Amino acid sequence: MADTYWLLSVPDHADAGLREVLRGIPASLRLVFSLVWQAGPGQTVCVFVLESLSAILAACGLLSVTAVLTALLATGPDADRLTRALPAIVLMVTLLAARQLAVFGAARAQASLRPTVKKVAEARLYEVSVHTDLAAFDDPGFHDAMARARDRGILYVGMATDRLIELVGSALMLLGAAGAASTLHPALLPLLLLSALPSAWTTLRAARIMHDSVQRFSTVHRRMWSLARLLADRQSAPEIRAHTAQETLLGERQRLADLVCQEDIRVGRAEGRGRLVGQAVSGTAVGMTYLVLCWMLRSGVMPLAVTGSAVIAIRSAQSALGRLAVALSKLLEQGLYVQDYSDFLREARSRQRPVHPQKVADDFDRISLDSVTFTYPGKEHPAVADVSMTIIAGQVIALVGENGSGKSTLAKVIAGLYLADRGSVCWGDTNLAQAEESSIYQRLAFIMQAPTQWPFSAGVNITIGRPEKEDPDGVALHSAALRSTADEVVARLGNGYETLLSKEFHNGADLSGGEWQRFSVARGFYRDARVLICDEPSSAMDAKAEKRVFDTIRDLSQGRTTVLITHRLSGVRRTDRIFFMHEGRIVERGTHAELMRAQGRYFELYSLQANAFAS
Ligand SMILES: Nc1ncnc2c1ncn2[C@@H]1O[C@H](COP(=O)(O)OP(=O)(O)OP(=O)(O)O)[C@@H](O)[C@H]1O
Repeated sequence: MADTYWLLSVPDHADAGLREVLRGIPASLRLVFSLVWQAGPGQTVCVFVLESLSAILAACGLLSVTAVLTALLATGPDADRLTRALPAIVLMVTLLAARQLAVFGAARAQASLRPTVKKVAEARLYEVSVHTDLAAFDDPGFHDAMARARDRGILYVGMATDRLIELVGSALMLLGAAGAASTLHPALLPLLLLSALPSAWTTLRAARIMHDSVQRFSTVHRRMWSLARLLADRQSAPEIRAHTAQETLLGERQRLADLVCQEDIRVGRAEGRGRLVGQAVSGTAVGMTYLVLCWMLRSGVMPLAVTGSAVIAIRSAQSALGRLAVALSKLLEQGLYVQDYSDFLREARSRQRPVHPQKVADDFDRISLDSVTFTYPGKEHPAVADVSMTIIAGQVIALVGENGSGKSTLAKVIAGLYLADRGSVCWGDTNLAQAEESSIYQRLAFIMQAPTQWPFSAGVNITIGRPEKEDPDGVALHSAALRSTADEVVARLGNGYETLLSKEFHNGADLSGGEWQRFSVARGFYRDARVLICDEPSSAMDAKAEKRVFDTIRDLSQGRTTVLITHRLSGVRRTDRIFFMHEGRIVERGTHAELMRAQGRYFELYSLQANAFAS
């Protein structure tokens, strides 16, 4: 396999430097905070109040140590010193106990916040995705962005929540310790910084190394995940075996795993070297700090009790700064994925259609297309070019033509799923480009060429398009099943309409291609909409089922507009009008008799099929 052909899809931020990522951190923090707030305003306030309280109590605890030491180090008999120190000891213990309670409370609130944040982030992602314009789903860049946001972004949003709380908690602790230290003696503040900064620098340097590695390897990781998905996926399992593709896939995954492993070793070693240097510098700085403290003690600048408290304050500040640096470094790494998530939300929202107030009327009398052209994103040639046509309500029209001639695309344009780049599609007087989206889809039933196999029960597979429909005795459900011949499939299922149609779950049933198609047709019939589009509804069906479906389409045509796409030309003979497509254009139109008389492309294709049967 070629080494780098897939590296063409390096994510945008792969070229971003550390500074740019640092600049993006406030945006990530804002996003995480907004998710945290949405997940639970009460819990968020609780966490931050308790974290602040814990920092204040810790600072007070540090200051109370001086009082204890002063009493203990005073002159006089031991028993007297102990008695005098007792109130300060009680105060110190009370403060420490109260702090532990605050820490416990904050941890409890945080524990329930994190899963809720993940839930909210997931809901936001899927809400935005399902309302994105369909055309976005034809753009590989959009898929890439969605995969990054879904597979890693959500996970890291959850983790970044913890980091955000840690960051705030350790910053407050640091402030508290620094405040306590400077209250003890103003000279302690620079000493504290001197002793703590080297370890903070070491941690940030390690984060930078890790961040660079994550950036450079993000495409390799995505490639590995996509291969891992293929290796474990039910859909690809038969083909992997039948085409003996195991070695190719395993080999490619292994090659990437080796690259990742080598990189991880390199990063680990670089971090180790950095840590060694940092600890050496840090140790020297701490030594110098204690030397300065000794000098201050000896020269009488600082009493012994204050020096003791200062040592504890410096230790606390060091540990808070260390945790702050770790939280920040993790945020650097996790922020990258949070940005992926946030970028995707922004992009998906920008690809949603604008909201229009005008609704499609229920009683429109025709669908008219005027010079409609549609080109898929990234494609040079239009899939539908300069198409004009009118479909009168109550008619059944057929779109026919060779593979790739643009039938399915035109059907989706007629349905308003794709908006025309040029020209207009009107249902009655309403131009779909200016219509409220849901008012279009409420009046549409679309039997897809490759229908979705919903992992629900057989009944839900039929009613999913109109769950709100009142059908207490199941009359509509049974009628749709009967007309599509799905009833024959249901009769063979163990639990009838209650049978789960998914082999990936316990007690689930799997269906053949033709059986799935019967459910898809039943779904379209059950939806009972003003516009019915059937895109090759019977391509996998046996002849008997196909005949029943075509008859039903004809029977149901009263009061609705029906578009039928099929390669079985015997099924289009009885339609009201046939449109023959070639390279995105309508090149012939008329009734079956008219087109046969014209002896054009339709005649040629029809005769080919008819002769094949005759012979
Ligand atoms: N999602 C897509 N993104 C990019 N190009 C597409 C997409 N779907 C279809 N095309 C291209 O648009 C053209 C028309 O495809 P369309 O599916 O509309 O043809 P069709 O007439 O329905 O074909 P068939 O009879 O095989 O179903 C083809 O060249 C196809 O490759």
